[in-house]
Amino acid sequence: MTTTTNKAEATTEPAARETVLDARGVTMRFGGLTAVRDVNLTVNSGEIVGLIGPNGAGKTTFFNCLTGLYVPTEGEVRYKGTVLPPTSFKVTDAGIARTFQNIRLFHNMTVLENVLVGRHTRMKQGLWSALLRLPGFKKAEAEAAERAMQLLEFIGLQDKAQHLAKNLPYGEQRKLEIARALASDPGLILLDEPTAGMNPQETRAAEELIFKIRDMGIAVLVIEHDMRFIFNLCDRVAVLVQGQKLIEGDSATVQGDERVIAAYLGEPVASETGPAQASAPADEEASEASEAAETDEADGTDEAPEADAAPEAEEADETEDAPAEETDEADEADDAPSDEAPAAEAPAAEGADEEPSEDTPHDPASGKENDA
Ligand SMILES: Nc1ncnc2c1ncn2[C@@H]1O[C@H](COP(=O)(O)OP(=O)(O)OP(=O)(O)O)[C@@H](O)[C@H]1O
Repeated sequence: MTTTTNKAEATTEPAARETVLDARGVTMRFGGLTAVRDVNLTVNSGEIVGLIGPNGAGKTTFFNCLTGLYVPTEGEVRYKGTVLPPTSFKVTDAGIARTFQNIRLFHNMTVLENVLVGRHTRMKQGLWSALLRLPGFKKAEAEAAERAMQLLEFIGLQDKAQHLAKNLPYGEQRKLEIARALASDPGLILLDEPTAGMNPQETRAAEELIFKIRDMGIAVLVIEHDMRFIFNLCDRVAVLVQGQKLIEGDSATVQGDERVIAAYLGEPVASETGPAQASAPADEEASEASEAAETDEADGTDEAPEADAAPEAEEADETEDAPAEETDEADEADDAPSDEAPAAEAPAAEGADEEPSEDTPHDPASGKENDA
């Protein structure tokens, strides 16, 4: 194994920890379907917390509730003690950034520009300052560029700052998404399947990167189907099954839980020193889920139910499905997932020249939307 940092080497000691994220009783219903049911979850500073579960368990929906893309039907989400506003750009402003299950970059913008988009929320210059290019704006712009370059160095893409995002290999696009999320100076970052589609080496590098992010003082909540990755990375793991939290605990506790094995794992997961990874479910349902995951990664149809569920909400969706860490209006307008749910994509794709290829958090059928 190449990991040089691990859970035990966390630089933030428990004594100094504060509750960064506190989700209480979060429930999300789409019409008659309850995708998330009464989920409680906390993330403390200095922690990496994993969220796992079969396909359709409600993980992404829960993320969307945390980041203001969905307004939970019930429950409350607090960031550092304050109830989060129900809009994604305000959530980003508050200190939560995220990446998406399917990469959502501005393909025809450079790598540097993509990171600068993420920096937007921290630039407080007014319209006139920008239009007239006043000294304050120029200074802020220079600082943003400097910070963006620092982040590109952090993820190892500094030499590709001027490359178009679409020309990056897949693994680097995922890293770029993380850099863009970090550009908003979050206190908590939510990573939705950060290693999806990565080869083992890239996955190992992603693990290293996440440890480094944690060591920078940023709490991490991560969804992933790669169980070896999760159990090696996370201080705590919560398991969602059919929208409900089945169990939460350290890796050993979760791996050994009979219910988790039955519902999801199939067999105990070998640690990274062990021989196997157990994302292969044993029971039929879990097996189907696993196959679906692979298919979804390949064809990007995993969010189709969302799209189907709320066709009337697509227009609003175009304006709201900007990645939480991006928050700029341009992103919201241009956000046109290319590899996602077809019904949702079609309207967004119209005239979308900068086209983040991402899953689109669609409007719930409930109509309780935000961020429009
Ligand atoms: N906008 C929506 N409208 C209706 N149903 C939805 C919507 N979004 C999600 N769902 C449904 O909610 C359930 C949970 O979906 P979700 O995408 O959150 O699961 P997940 O655990 O993230 O799955 P995966 O691992 O495949 O990404 C699924 O049954 C899905 O079809």
